[in-house]
Amino acid sequence: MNKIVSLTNVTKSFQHKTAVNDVSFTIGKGEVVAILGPNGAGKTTTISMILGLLKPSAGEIKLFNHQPHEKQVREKIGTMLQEVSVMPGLKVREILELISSYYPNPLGIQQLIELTGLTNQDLKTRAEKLSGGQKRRLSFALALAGNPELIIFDEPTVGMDITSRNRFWQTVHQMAAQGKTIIFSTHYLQEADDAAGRILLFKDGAVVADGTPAQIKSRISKQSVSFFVDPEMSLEKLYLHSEIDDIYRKNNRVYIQSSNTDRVLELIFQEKIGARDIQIERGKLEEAFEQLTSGAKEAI
Ligand SMILES: Nc1ncnc2c1ncn2[C@@H]1O[C@H](COP(=O)(O)OP(=O)(O)OP(=O)(O)O)[C@@H](O)[C@H]1O
Repeated sequence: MNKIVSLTNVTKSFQHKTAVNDVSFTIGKGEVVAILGPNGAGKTTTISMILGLLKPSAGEIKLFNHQPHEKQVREKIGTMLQEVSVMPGLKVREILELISSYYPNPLGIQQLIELTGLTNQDLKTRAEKLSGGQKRRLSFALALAGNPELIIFDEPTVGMDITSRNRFWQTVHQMAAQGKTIIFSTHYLQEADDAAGRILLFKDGAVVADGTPAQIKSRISKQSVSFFVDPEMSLEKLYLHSEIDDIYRKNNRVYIQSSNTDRVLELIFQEKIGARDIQIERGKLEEAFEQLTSGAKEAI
């Protein structure tokens, strides 16, 4: 794998708080990765360390096999952070030209307009007169100005309306198709599922799951096989199988919880318990995610 980002045993402690605790992962070229987690999970702290804005208390971060703050690395990175700060007094075109001039291989202004939804009219506007949405588009254009290989967004869609959001993700996918590596943080499972090829699920400063959206979803939502069975039938032999997490009866049906429902079906037939009207159900994903991220520890 062509490694673009690697974190090895990275910890960040503030005076009384360990915000990120012994985190390790590697991101390869062309990946679109969501850092997903609730408030305070350590997403912004991790992103700030990747960008070289915060120094880890322990562990090592490498970007393109170099330290994050080195100039040759900075030239390859574009970023849009939560706080949008623009330079007052300058017009949008002047800001874009200024920032583009710092990079060896910048995109043209016209390309930035097409990618971000800024308009020719916006280019003539002074930064302090921009609306919130226009500021966000400018900030997006600044992230892309240097034609970066690695693009990092911290909660990029907060405050965006649906049209801007759709346009934003469309551009991100266009960038990914060109082989750019993209990392973004989000609170929303749905957003991570829609936009990312890989999710790093953060909780309490640690990565609690790392996989494709499908893998993460199947891990956090419980699946069950349910069926009718003769009330006299003993289900004890099913308990002997480690793939089965729980068995309970509700409204005359038996429910078997497991992350491997295919195996449960095999066992039901193998043990000849006479199951009728078999159904497979998947728990509500958003509920499972809420439960996971609101402090209940049992889901993962
Ligand atoms: N400069 C700081 N000093 C002290 N504690 C901090 C500092 N920055 C972050 N923290 C704490 O570290 C933890 C992780 O914060 P962080 O901002 O990384 O989380 P987050 O996942 O980005 O949350 P959010 O979604 O709310 O932005 C939080 O408990 C936060 O209060």
